[in-house]
Amino acid sequence: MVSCSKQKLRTGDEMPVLGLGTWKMQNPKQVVYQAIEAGWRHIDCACDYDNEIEVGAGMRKAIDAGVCKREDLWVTSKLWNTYHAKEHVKAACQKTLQDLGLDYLDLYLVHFPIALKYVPFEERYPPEWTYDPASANPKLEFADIPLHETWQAMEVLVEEGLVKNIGVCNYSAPLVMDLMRYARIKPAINQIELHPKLTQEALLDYCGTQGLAITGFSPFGSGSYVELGMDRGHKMLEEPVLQAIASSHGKTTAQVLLRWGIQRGTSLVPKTSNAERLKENLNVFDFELSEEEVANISAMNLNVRYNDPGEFCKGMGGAYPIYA
Ligand SMILES: NC(=O)C1=CN([C@@H]2O[C@H](COP(=O)(O)OP(=O)(O)OC[C@H]3O[C@@H](n4cnc5c(N)ncnc54)[C@H](OP(=O)(O)O)[C@@H]3O)[C@@H](O)[C@H]2O)C=CC1
Ligand SMILES: O=C1CO[C@H](CO)[C@@H](O)[C@@H]1O
Repeated sequence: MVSCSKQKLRTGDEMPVLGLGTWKMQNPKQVVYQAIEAGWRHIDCACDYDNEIEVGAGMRKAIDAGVCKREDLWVTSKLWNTYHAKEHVKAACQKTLQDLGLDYLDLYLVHFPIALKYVPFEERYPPEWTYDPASANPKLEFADIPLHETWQAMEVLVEEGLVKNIGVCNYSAPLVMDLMRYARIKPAINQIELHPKLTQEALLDYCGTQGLAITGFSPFGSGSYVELGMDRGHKMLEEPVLQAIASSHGKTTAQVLLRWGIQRGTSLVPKTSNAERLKENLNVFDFELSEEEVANISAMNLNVRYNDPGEFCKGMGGAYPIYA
């Protein structure tokens, strides 16, 4: 039985393997408070989710109520694409800290390996993808900022004590290879899309050889994206292979998906705004999938990706699909 619920990072820090996703969360203050009461200790945030003030208020409420202490929580946030320049990275991190009501982050991630033109906070926050969203024909505007410049500024955040760990999201193997060459402080995490339709074994193996732990986002493979009209024609939580395995263990398909990810050695950041599902998604440490079950789930792979910025920006000057 795999009972370990922490993922060891290269810094020696241990991150709870299940983190609560907050993208598109309804009633974040209440849900985050309920989550912490239910036992969640890792919250996955981002400036881009436009809710860090409410998420922070939920954490504060739990701390003030004595449910947990700040040091019991693992809080991750992400640097948005418009703040990649060395002179903007620290201010972006400080803004996130202020919004969350914290004086340090456990983990700060570069959200995408894509630099976009700077938008000042007072003009628009968060700036999201397009430079001119109010115009008739909104466009992506890229910025000439190399990733190593951004990483050097991320390293300074560790040295100044604003963040304990730094990492990346949505990095392919060649980008990780490059990063490992120039990083003085090596990345602790690569947070990538992972579910049975996108198993990314080669990337997992490669990051493993470099001491990079992996967090899987969108572990249920749909939900938020389907709400955005990005239907890939399958309903992950209703897949017959998963349903059969779930019923043989007396578990739900969501719990099987989380268990599959944990047994592959990754942490995961499932999102729910629902009080019952907060408990359901945490209740995955009392059963184990067999090697055959893990393999059968992995065999569902179709290399189907939801989080392709090119698709989000289709018709907005974005190349589609960026990751193909
Ligand atoms: N680094 C990056 O670029 C990215 C990071 N992320 C992170 O990953 C998190 C999770 O990914 P996300 O794309 O939101 O999607 P998920 O795969 O976590 O799916 C969320 C959907 O599943 C539903 N759901 C949750 N639990 C259950 C359950 N037990 N049974 C049935 N349905 C359930 C939710 O609905 P309901 O709320 O009603 O329960 C929602 O519709 C994000 O919130 C974000 O923190 C996501 C995308 C990109
Ligand atoms: O993490 C996230 C989920 O995906 C979205 C689209 O790429 C991002 O904008 C968001 O920040």
